[in-house]
Amino acid sequence: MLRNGYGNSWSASQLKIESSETRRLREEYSNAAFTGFIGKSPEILRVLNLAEKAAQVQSTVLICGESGTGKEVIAEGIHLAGERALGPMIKVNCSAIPETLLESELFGHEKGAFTGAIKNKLGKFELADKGTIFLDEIGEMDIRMQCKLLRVLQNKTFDRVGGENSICVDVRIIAATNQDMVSLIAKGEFRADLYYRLNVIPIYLPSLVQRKTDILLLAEHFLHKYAKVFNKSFSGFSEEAMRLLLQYNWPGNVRELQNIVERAVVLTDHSRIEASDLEFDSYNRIEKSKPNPIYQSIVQGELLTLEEYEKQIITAALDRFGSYTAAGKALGITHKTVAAKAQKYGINFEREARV
Ligand SMILES: Nc1ncnc2c1ncn2[C@@H]1O[C@H](COP(=O)(O)OP(=O)(O)OP(=O)(O)O)[C@@H](O)[C@H]1O
Repeated sequence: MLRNGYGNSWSASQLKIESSETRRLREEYSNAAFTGFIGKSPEILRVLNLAEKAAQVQSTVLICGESGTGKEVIAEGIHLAGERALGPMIKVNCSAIPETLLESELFGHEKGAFTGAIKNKLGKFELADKGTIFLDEIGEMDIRMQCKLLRVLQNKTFDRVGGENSICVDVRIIAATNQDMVSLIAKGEFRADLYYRLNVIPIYLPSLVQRKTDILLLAEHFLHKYAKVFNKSFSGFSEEAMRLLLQYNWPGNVRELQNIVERAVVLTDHSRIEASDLEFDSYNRIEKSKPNPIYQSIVQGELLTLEEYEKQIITAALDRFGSYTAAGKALGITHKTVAAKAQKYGINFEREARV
């Protein structure tokens, strides 16, 4: 007879059944681990290959990439494809929890440790025992907490807030960030020693525009998904709709694409998604239509008269192109008009040498 950590006793035959059932479940999880992660571009195949390798070991993984690129999906896949799949996966968004609460959130606290600590509380690390802890937005973690996390990585133990005994847990750490960690380190906002401890297996998730070949594949995937959810039926996207999807710059990456397709599925009355059904996020449309500093100065700064803007444009074009003819060609006016405007605005330009 054997006893597990909870004091239950198992006979040898039960253990055998358990282990074959466990093996079956683990295989099932492992086979399904990355199936929801859509993409066939070489960049994504590289990510999947790396993530599958990471799942086979216990090393710490740091997943970097812009918001909405699928960092959390990859972290879940690594957990499910590995030997901890049947254990818990505990997620902590390090930026969403106020600094003062994060320590007790991660490491737990003892009753009476601080005002309001009316009973013992298990921290996320204890809850993740035999499983994985996913530390999202790690770049936002307060610098004092970084020091405490480093200690956990070094010693594999920690103390509950107000606790006296060190606690040892068996947890695999996967961290993620959408920040440029190297520049955070350069600014002194992230500890280099913690970064190196976390960055044992780095996985970089490319933005959607860096893997344009996945856009239509993802769009089709979400179309099927939401058609099923909302019990509708579609024949696909029109040519024009596909062209728009490919042209857009996707600042919100896959999350934004998912939202736009969901919105189109819900709101359209067509049996095919048309360009007019695709409502791009207005915030991003503004970002996109903010082409240059002149736009910014008009929107946010001191407004100049139209003539003053014209003077700046003519001056800049002459500086850039070096002649009335070339500047006029670029601006779509004749060289005579450029010369006249230069004279009108008193722009100092040596006509003779540079017509
Ligand atoms: N390759 C993909 N295939 C299918 N769905 C995806 C893919 N990538 C992302 N998604 C979906 O997009 C949404 C955002 O993904 P996720 O939360 O993993 O991004 P993230 O990089 O962790 O974002 P953030 O940095 O903002 O936390 C989720 O709903 C996820 O299911």
